Order: sequence, then C-alpha cells, then structure tokens
Amino acid sequence: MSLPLTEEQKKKIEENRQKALARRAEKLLVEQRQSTASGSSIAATASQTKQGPSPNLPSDTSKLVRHGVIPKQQNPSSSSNGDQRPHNSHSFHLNAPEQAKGMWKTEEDNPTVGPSHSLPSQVTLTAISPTLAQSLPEVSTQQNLGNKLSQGHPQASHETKLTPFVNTTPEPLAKTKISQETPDSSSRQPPKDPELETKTATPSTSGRNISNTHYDSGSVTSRPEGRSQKVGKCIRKGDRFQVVIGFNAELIAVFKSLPSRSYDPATKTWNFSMTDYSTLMEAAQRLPTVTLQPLALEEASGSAVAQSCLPPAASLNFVEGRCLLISRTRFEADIRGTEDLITLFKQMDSRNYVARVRCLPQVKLDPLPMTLVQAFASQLEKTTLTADIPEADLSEVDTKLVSSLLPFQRAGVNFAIAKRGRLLLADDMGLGKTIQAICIAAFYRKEWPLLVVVPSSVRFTWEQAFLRWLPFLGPDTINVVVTGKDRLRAGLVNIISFDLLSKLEKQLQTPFKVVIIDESHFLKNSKTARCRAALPLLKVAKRVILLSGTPAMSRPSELYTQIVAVKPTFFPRFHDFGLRYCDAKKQSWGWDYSGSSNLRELKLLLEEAVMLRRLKSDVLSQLPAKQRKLVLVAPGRFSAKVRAALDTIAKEMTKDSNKQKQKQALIMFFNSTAEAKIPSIIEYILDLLESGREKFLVFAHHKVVLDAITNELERKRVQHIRIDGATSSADRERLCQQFQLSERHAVAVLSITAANMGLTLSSADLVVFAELFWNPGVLIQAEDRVHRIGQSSSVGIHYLMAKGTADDYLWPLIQEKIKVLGEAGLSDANFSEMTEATDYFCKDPKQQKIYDLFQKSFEEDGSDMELLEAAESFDPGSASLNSGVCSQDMEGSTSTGSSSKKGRFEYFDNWDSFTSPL
Ligand SMILES: Nc1ncnc2c1ncn2[C@@H]1O[C@H](COP(=O)(O)OP(=O)(O)OP(=O)(O)O)[C@@H](O)[C@H]1O
Repeated sequence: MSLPLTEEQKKKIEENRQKALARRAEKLLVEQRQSTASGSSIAATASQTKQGPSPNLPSDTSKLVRHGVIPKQQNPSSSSNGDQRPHNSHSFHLNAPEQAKGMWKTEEDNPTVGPSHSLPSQVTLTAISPTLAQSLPEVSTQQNLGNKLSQGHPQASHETKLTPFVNTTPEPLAKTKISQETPDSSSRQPPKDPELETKTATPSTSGRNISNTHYDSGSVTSRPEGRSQKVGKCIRKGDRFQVVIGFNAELIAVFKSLPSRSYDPATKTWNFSMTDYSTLMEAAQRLPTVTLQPLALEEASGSAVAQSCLPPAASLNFVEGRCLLISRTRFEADIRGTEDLITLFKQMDSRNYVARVRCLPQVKLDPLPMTLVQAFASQLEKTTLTADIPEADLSEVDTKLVSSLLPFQRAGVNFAIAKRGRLLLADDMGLGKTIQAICIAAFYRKEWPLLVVVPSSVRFTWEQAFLRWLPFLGPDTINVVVTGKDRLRAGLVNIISFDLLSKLEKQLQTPFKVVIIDESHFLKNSKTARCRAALPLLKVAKRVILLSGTPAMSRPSELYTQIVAVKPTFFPRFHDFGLRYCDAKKQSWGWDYSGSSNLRELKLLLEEAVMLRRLKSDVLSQLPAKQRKLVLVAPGRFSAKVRAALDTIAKEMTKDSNKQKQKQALIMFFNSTAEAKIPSIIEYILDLLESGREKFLVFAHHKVVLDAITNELERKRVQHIRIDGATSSADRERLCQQFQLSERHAVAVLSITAANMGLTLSSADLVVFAELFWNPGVLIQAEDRVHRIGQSSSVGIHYLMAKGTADDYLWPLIQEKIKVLGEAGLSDANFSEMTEATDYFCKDPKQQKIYDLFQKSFEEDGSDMELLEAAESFDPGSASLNSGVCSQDMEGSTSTGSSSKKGRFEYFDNWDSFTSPL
C-alpha cells in the first residue's frame, strides 16, 4: 500500500505537469506555424474551406462531415437544359470511376439548403473522386491531425475515427488536434489525458469545442468554461429513434420544439420520428454543452444494414433512381424518394453508397451506362485529373503545313492523334478545320488512299486546299469525283460529294482506311441515302475525321449518327441514346426523340471521347481580322452546251475584230458568266444555311443574280433583305436595322455597286461575293460593311469563282490592282496570299489576250459604266448569244423566272440535292 502524497509532493507534480503541458502546447503551436508556412494539409484545408471551393469541390466543405450526406439543391436552370429533374432535387456526389471500385465519399454541395426543413421528394446523390476526397477537410484535417498527434503527443490517438457529425469548423491547431478520438475514446473510453484536452483547448468562436466530442452515452465531461457537458447518443427504435442523454435544459427545449416528440417515463428518454432526425441533430450541434452521437450504421453488409435501418415497408414506397455524370470524375445518383428514404440516405456512410442503395428492395437505381463507364475508364488510372494531350510527332508531315498551323490548330491535331484519328472536330466556322483535317490525314499518310466527302459546292475548294497544304500531291493524284460514272479510288486523295457517294455504293465495298467528312451534320438524319452510304464506310475505316461547325442545330438526336461514326461501340441502339439524351417519350404513334435531357452529361461524354470544339471567341487573339477564302464553284458542272457557248464567246474576244465587237463580246462573256454561276451560287448559299450560318451578306452585281438569290430565299422562306440601286435611302436605313436586329437566319442580298458604302451590317461576320468585281477598292469597301466598329469577331470573306468564265480574268486583274495599290501605300489588303487557289490563272497566249482586253476595257474611262449598265439591263431571255449559249440552257435557269427543273439540270448535276427544304 502506497503512502498518500504530501501536499508538497502534490504541488510539485502539478507544477511539473503544468510545465509539460505548456511545453507541449508550445510545440504544437510551432508545428502549426510550420505547417501553415509549408502549405501543409491542415492549413491548406482550413484556408480552402474559407476561400471557397476548388473546381471540383462543394462551395462549403466545412459542413461536409457534419451530415454524412447533405442534400444539394438542384440548379433550377437544369430543366431548361433539358434536365427533367424537379428543382428541389438534392445531390450526393459520387466519383465516376469509383462506381466501378465501389468507393464513395459524400459532400454537401449547397450549404444554404437546410437539411430537413423542406424535405424533398427527390434526392440526387453525388460522389467525388478519391483524389478530391483526400483534399476534403474532414479527411485531410483529421488524418493529418492524427499523424501530428502521433508525433507530438504520444498519448494521443493514431486513429482518427470520425463520425459524420463532428463540427469541422477550422479551429486553432492545439484545440483541433486534441479533438481527435483516442483509441480509447473511440471505444467509448475517456481519453488518457483528459486534463491535457481540457487545458490546452480554447473555446471556439462558435462556443463549441470539438475537443469535447467524447462519445460515452450519457457521460458528463468538464468543459473549460466550467459548464457541464452532456454526451449522448441516438438509438433506432423501429421507425423512430430515441435519444439517450443526461439532463440538459437547452436540449430539452429542442426536444419540445419537435413535432414528433414523445417522452417515455419508463425509460426517462425522449423519442422521435425519423422525420425530425436531421432537425434534432442540427440543433444539437449548435448547443455547446451537448454532444450527440448519431444513429449508428453497421459497417458490414450494405443490404443488411440498409434494410435494418429502413423505415417499415409501409412507409417506404418503391422508388427509382439513376446515375448521371456531372463532371469527368463525378456523378450523381438521382433518386426520387420519400422523406423517410431521404432521412435514411442522410445517415448513410456514403462509401459503398451505391452498393447499399442498390441492395434496398424498395430502390431501383440504374447505374451509369457502360458507354460512359468505358469512356471515362481512363480516369481510373490517373492519379491526378488532367486533360493534357501529348504533343504529336508531326515530323513526317509537310513542314510548311505544320508550321502554318496556329497554336489552337496544332492543339486540335494533337487531340485528333491522341484519339487515334477518330474525332469530331467541331470548331466554330472559319477556324480552319480544313488545314487541321489535312494535317491529321497527312499524319496517317501510310494508310491512304484518302476519301474526302464534302458538300458538292466545296469539292474543288478542297482540291485546292490539298494542293496548297500538301505540295507533294500533284493535281493528277487528286481525284474529284464529278459524276456517278467516275471511279472512286482513282486518286491518292479522292473527293466526292455526299450525294454522289450514295450513288457509288458498289465502289464502296472496298473500304477506305482514312476518311474525312466535311460538314458532317449533313449525316444527321440516318434515313437519308447519304447517311446510309456513309455510315458503314465510317464504321470500318480506321481514321474518321468529322468536321462541322454546327454538329447539331436543334436537338441532340442530330448528334447520334456522328457519335456512332466516331465511336461505333457507343450506344449501339439509338433508342438507348434517345432515352438518355433525347428525353424519349412514347406517343400513340411511336417514340418521340425530339427532346433533350442530361445535356451536361452528353457534353462531358462528347468532350471526353468524341469531340473537340473551340469557339471563335476562345481563339480570337490568334485569328486575323479578316479571313479571305477563294471558293471554287462549278468547275465541270456547266453542261457541255454552256461550256461550248462560253468558249465561243471567249474566242470572239481573241479575234482581231473591231474594238466595239470585242467589247460586246466581253459584255456578253461577263453576263453569261453571271448566269452560268447562278445555280452554284444558290447551292453555296443553301449549304451555308444548312451548315448553320445564321447571318451573312451576299454581294452580286448582275440583277439576274440578285433576283435568283432572293427568289430562292423566298422559296425557302429564309428571312432576308435586299438593297440594290432601286432601294430608296429611307428603305436602306430601315432594312439595315431590320437585318442588324434579326435573331434568326438572315441574309442580306446586296448589290456590289449600290450597297458597298454607308451601311453598317456588323451583326454578321461573313461576306460572300457571289460575283467578282473588277475594282478591288469597291470589294474592300463592301467587305467593310461587316468589318467595322461594332464587329468583335474575325470576319470571313468568301469569293465564289467559277473556272472557265470571266472570273478567270477578273481575279488576276483584281490581284494586280491590289498589288499596285499596296505599293502606293493605298491598301494593305492581300488577295494573293489569302487563298488556296493562288495558281488559279494559267496564262496561255489566248488567255493572255483576253486578259489584256479585260485590263484595257476596265481601265478606260467610262468602261465601268458601260459594263454596269449592261449588267443591270441584262435579260437572259433576250440576250442569247449569237454564238448560241443555247437559249434553252438559259431558259430553265432560276433567273428567267421559269420553274422548269429540266432547264436547271442543264447547269447542275444534282439540283435536287440542295433544293430540299431547309
Ligand atoms: N493556319 C492557317 N494559315 C493560313 N490560312 C488559314 C489557316 N487556318 C485557316 N486559314 C484560312 O482561313 C479560312 C477559313 O478556313 P476553313 O475554311 O478551313 O475554315 P472552316 O473551319 O472549315 O470553316 P467552315 O466551318 O465555315 O467551313 C481559309 O481561307 C483558310 O485557308
């Protein structure tokens, strides 16, 4: 038996102990400062909590632990995105790859939403990634604190068991550290050094000190303030729960405020319905003198646990839910539930959450579709979230092409190669998808022959682009398929229109390994012949490069064929895609897929596995103010008769006849050019509209061309304005306003000479010159209707040119004049460097003679006027050339106002292909 300590001894021991405590507290403070300075997890966590969320973290993670799962209010705008969930839906975040791993964490996404005041009829559960979870306050703080405790406080716990209801408000370190449960405390034993806990702890600003979280039902510990601390717990009793705790007046007041309260005098305990559970726990947390342990959930079998905690079956109706991806690493479980079920979710440890929920007999939870899991599977392997695309080795590709790529274009090529040459390049219009596609295709040069499928109006522009960017390709290696009788594989590069492709099905039996599809939204309707011809081809090709500035113009269903073209294994059944993203609804006549749903997830999926899209505004700093483009239209498309007639007129100009006759021939050539180009011009305009170009200007100067365009726009019911020489000044102003303010498709059809000045049409960013004009100053002025103050975008300018017509001479004439103006410092425009077709004009002696005539005619005073008048008054019906540009060819053209389709075919190989309704 030991002797009792003397007072002296007791005093000495107490003094020593106080000194030890002071030393320990000092040491802890030093550690805290060090960790703050080095950005260690404790300090980082605290500041992170204060400074707001990281991109993938909830806005207030501090409350994360307090409720194992706290509902998040759904963004009310989600339904406008096609998300059909109710606005009061709540979320639990889950990590997508972890769905496969079965690891879950929870978070509170919207701390402003009270957990139980208005219990929702639907919950959405969301998980986060393991990497993110590690950075969450409740994990990192506790773990780090645990580690520190083990170093700095030998008596403190190494184990950091955390209940979901611990207050994680950042606290001074000394206090926070001792908030950790010791192994003993976690097994409901008092801490080994309770005095250390109480004496080193200081009260938190909230008056609540987490150091007092000692779980021992009904136990009382002394608080630094000297107030009595009650520790109690909740116990499940059927569909109610009971609170076991000693007397605490504040808590009793809370009990009495709860509607479902009931007092059992036998056990002297209060019990409540589960609906009051969250309110009670919230309120208890705010009481500084109360620590209430939440309902326990066994860690074992999810189903057993879940079911044991379920309210009686009668109170829990059958509910359905589904998982939805919300970021590259997170998804939500969206469940429509009863209040009881939601209460149950809130109690769940969210690890194995999905496994648990799916074991509930009353809950049917659809997992993420395999397509999504597969698409995001690569995220599983990653330790950090990164979207870095490796730099592709383009050493085998033509250096001029590679060095011409703008930085964002180079990134596009890298992306394509990272995706093994299968992608939808959906850059905004005019961002240079052509050069990127050619570069990507050139990277796979060993797998050629190459097939390029394009709208027929740009077949020859593509040919020119290949010649420009891949000089090793001679013209004889490029095969532009013009008729259904041509061979599809005659060249190293084979260019064909969508409509001809469907006519060459037999030739498609030998697959191409590398395929480019320009304006791939032309395939949006799987029932069209073009789509039926193209899809099988794309599914077997090794590389598929789809290009479109507008992959879907009105609804997600339009994307399906393009997704399948790039990823044939994604959503093999359209119906599955329709159910998920098209808000598919069963109607009396069948399924309606015209809606939209889960657009956020669809966007994520597209960006992860299928599509690269940059907007003009994203890369504006890399773009020139004006991008001019030469569009070769209609070569080879004039009928033999028209070609012969144009040739005859051209010959007339080379004859040594008198000046007047030569000029007449020139005027005739000019007029015939206009007329011959009309179908190509209209085709190009309709292609632009089909490609989603909403607003643009079309300049022409023959009345017959202006008429043909406006007639066609009227026929297609496309909103448009027309300003020509006959438009009054008042009307000009009004029409300009109308165009500027129009929000729908709108085309301004303008006379080059009457509308090249004094008008502001800057709400468009594209100008199309349907016809050329010999005076470049007038062209530049016309361009500037759009490129002017108020224009915030890079402006596209397309010059439509037809080979074998007056354009052959007008274009070099313009270039030459621009050069002269440039040398005189009067123009900084450059018309020769800007286009693919710089070799457009080939000077054989006869052509040179005609060119000279053009030059002379347009330089003489008054010639302009003569030509302009001739253009104004040109009437194709009466102006058939003596040489016979076959009046019957002209008759049928749109310009005559005749609706004869037969006549149109004289010019065009497939009028029907572009006259289908928009
Ligand atoms: N890196 C570049 N160097 C030189 N010219 C370029 C470059 N990128 C694009 N261009 C030019 O910009 C113009 C627009 O390019 P392109 O026609 O490829 O755009 P797009 O994205 O296909 O547009 P759209 O969707 O309207 O067809 C062309 O004249 C093209 O030659």
